[in-house]
Amino acid sequence: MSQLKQMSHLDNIPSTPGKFKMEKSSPYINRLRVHSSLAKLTFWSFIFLGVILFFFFRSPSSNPLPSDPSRRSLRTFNWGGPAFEKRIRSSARVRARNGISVLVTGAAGFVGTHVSAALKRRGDGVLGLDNFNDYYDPSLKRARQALLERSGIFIVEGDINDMALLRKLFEVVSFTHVMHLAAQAGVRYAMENPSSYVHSNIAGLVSLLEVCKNANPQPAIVWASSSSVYGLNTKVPFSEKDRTDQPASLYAATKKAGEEIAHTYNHIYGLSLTGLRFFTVYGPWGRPDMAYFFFTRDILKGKTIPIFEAANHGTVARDFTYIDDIVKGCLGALDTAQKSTGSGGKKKGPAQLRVYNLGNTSPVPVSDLVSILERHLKVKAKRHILKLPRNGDVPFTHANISLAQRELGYKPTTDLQTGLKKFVRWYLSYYSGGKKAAG
Ligand SMILES: O=C(O)[C@H]1O[C@H](OP(=O)(O)OP(=O)(O)OC[C@H]2O[C@@H](n3ccc(=O)[nH]c3=O)[C@H](O)[C@@H]2O)[C@H](O)[C@@H](O)[C@@H]1O
Repeated sequence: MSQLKQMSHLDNIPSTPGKFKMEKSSPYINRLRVHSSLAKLTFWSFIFLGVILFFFFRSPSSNPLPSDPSRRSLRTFNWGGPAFEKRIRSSARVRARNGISVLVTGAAGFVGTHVSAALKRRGDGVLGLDNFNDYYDPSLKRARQALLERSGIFIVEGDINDMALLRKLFEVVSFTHVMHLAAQAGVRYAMENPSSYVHSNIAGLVSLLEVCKNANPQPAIVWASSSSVYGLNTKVPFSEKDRTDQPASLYAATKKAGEEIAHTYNHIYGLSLTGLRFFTVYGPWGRPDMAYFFFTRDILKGKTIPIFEAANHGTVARDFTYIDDIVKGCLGALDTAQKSTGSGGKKKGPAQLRVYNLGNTSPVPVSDLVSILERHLKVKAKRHILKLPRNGDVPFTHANISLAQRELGYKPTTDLQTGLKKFVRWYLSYYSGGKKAAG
């Protein structure tokens, strides 16, 4: 009823003041009334407009993130303005001759931090992007961010689903490459929070590729797939030619979907795309959700650690790969990536589409990993042997890396013994209060 009244009131407002019809009462009084209601309307319109503009400029991010239950921390990010753009430009500035300018997504993550630092050391331009979610202790991500900041790398705080932000970054810097490492990682967590995998690994990947395909020039993209795409494949070692249509976890399925999505964007838009299948990456500044990391923590605390075994007391093994080797593989992929062929959303010719295994080629049983940790920590582990749960885990992984060796010059040099020694040294230094110094 009141709405109807309001609407009828609005109907009486003249579109052109001079054409307003006056009835009954004196023309002078009527004119006064008209003028005073016009003044009121103008006044309130200005107030309304002012409020809208205030909120618009206060929060330049038009972050369109849906109210998605998969998001662990519902946050909006503030970005924009001249100071923000200046920081972006300075971080992405190329200092070496023939250097590249790279947008690294997931830069506060484990692999992202190491790759960003390595690029910067070579004189490449690096801009980071990370949403600092709380899948694991965000203070570790903040410590990695502080580390990168010291070498002049700025990490923009935002989500890969925020296309307006991505477009802004490409508007300010013509990135030659994108190193896409932002993802929802972890094999077992996918049963707890499936939608977070769809949100980051599928929707996020598509938003990023949408912005990249419209960019002019289009960047070349190198991104993190996973050894888990081999799923229930039993042929060893795993070669890129083997089947990858039997994922054992939703995590693996989203990474496999990513590889198919990459094919589509390469095919339709001429984007140069390289997927890297990482094999259980470990090392300093690593991920606390991974077994080697929380085994270390729990061995030191005297807590029992669950060690999985396969059916009939079979061994569970992983092709553990040291972070420095992975970084070399990532740089090799960036350096051999050809340019995308399209521009502004239009394909101009066929573009490069690649997938590589980045592993260590020597699987180690998980029980041996624990023995190595015991030696380095000088503490005996309390082992509890359990049957491999049916929650997405696979019994073993083993990479055939000959393709990466041939085409990327990839050659891992760190064995598990040496790599874990470096990890333990970092771990003890970082968690014994030397957080800032741990390098
Ligand atoms: O290679 C990969 O693509 C994947 O490697 C790891 O996945 P995963 O190999 O399962 O690594 P961890 O969770 O650290 O497990 C390592 C080994 O320890 C075993 N494990 C794990 C947890 C546990 O409580 N006990 C245990 O024995 C697992 O079965 C596995 O064999 C990462 O977590 C994934 O994000 C990554 O994509």
